[in-house]
Amino acid sequence: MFIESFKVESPNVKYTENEIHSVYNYDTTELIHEEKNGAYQWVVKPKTVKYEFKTQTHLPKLGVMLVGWGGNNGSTLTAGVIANREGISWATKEKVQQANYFGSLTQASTIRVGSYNGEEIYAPFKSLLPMVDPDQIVFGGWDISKMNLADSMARAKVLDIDLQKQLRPYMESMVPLPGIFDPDFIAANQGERADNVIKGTKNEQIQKIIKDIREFKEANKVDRVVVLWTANTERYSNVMVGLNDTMESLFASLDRNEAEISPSTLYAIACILENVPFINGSPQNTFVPGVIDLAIKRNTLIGGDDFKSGQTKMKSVLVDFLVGAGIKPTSIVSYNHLGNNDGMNLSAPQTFRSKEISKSNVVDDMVSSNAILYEPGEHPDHVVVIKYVPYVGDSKRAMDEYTSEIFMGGKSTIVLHNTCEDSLLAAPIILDLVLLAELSTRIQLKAETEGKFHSFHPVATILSYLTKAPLVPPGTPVVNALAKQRAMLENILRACVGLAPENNMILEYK
Ligand SMILES: NC(=O)c1ccc[n+]([C@@H]2O[C@H](COP(=O)([O-])OP(=O)(O)OC[C@H]3O[C@@H](n4cnc5c(N)ncnc54)[C@H](O)[C@@H]3O)[C@@H](O)[C@H]2O)c1
Ligand SMILES: O=P([O-])([O-])O[C@@H]1[C@@H](O)[C@H](O)[C@@H](O)[C@H](O)[C@@H]1O
Repeated sequence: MFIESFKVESPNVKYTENEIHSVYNYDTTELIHEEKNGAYQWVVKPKTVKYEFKTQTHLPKLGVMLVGWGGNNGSTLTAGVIANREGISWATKEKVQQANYFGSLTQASTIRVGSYNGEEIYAPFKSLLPMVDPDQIVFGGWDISKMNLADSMARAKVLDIDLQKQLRPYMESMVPLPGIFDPDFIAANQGERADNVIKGTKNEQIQKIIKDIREFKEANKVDRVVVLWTANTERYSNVMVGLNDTMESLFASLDRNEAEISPSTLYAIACILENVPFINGSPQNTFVPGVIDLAIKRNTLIGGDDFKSGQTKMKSVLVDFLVGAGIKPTSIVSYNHLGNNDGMNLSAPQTFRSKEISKSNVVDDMVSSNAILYEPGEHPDHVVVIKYVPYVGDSKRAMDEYTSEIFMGGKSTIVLHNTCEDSLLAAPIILDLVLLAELSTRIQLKAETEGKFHSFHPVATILSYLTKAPLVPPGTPVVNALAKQRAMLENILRACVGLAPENNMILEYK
């Protein structure tokens, strides 16, 4: 059964005009490694820590500024939100299609509320806590290409023509602001589209981005802005002591106009200085240590890296299933080809390397979780191949082969083939990233051992379900298994309304 919404009735939850206040007992485990009688042993102690959560329920008018707005993902997301907001339907060769938000966790998935007379009761994920209505988002952003959003949508060749025709009047007046362009960080083949760029030193470029954000906020009367990078994948920046290893060294490098500070890092610095959340949807190391240092000191949300949309999302499910079943993946080969501009940019070795890293590290936590299967330091063979084939456009063709060792020396080979418009997978994920980033800035928490309420750590691990290479605070474990990431997110939001984590025990019926 499905219910549209619910309100929790509990002595531990208080709803006021502008806030939900919850008291939550966090049950966890404390491990102690101690010596007894000359030998070390592990002591496992269940522990309960009382937390309080306070969620502001007043919803801001939200502005989303996309870096790379005119790209396939940016134009497709903008188009999709307008189509949903206006209730647009369009003719396809099969049927009349209605706009929807399929592929969005917040808009199209559900959570289990409980059981009633033996029936499972579900509600929309977005009913857990007040979230911004995506139909009300005001879009803006930057692009090194000056093409308006209607023409960008046509250039992307992602959406049906009948839909594009209906959307054109809404989008042709949307023109990206000039972007920060540095040909040293993306493929040379991107140069021809760079006709809309900000000149000046790196500090001057940062100040221009800050000015753009302020003017966008004022012109659109938005209360909050979230900035998300969906521009081209950059090569990795070199990380060096004295260049970008601390906030101070980063600022000193900017004063010297150091070439090694990338455009994406400049946008991130601008946002952090303006206390605007910044999310990196690409795989490059935008968040060099100096940027993380700055974000922590300024307590501004940063999150990333690299949308988890297709092959890698599947990998973070399949490898978790195999290892969790005691089956040993020994070889993983992920190949895909696509023909969009992202694919063209990734045809350069230095930008491909950024993507290869983010697509390869996703199995590390699952492999290291099972020492029965893997010796220390042992990993499956893991190969990532991406080829640019212009003819297929945004329709990515992915082929994966998983070979595993099974019982008594047996072998199992699983082959997957997946064809999809890459931007139709990524656009709803961008939506979730900005909505959840905005929501998390309205949540304050306090453990019983802490004196006052505080926000989540500025490095937004809460977004990890949506990224290939989750950015985590220094010293924090990286979790890639998709089910664990979703459960973490859902259970934190459940705690904010005083609900127990979904543990799937259903003891009532055992
Ligand atoms: N399924 C997916 O589509 C998917 C999944 C994961 C990650 N990504 C990443 O998302 C990003 C965007 O993907 P896409 O398919 O929209 O690519 P795209 O090439 O269509 O769009 C990127 C846009 O960014 C613009 N741009 C490049 N550098 C810029 C800069 N410095 N400032 C402002 N604009 C700039 C380009 O002109 C282009 O319009 C890529 O990095 C891609 O790797 C995409
Ligand atoms: O999300 P995913 O399918 O693992 O990875 C995708 C790659 O396979 C694709 O080649 C690239 O263009 C996309 O940006 C995305 O990163």
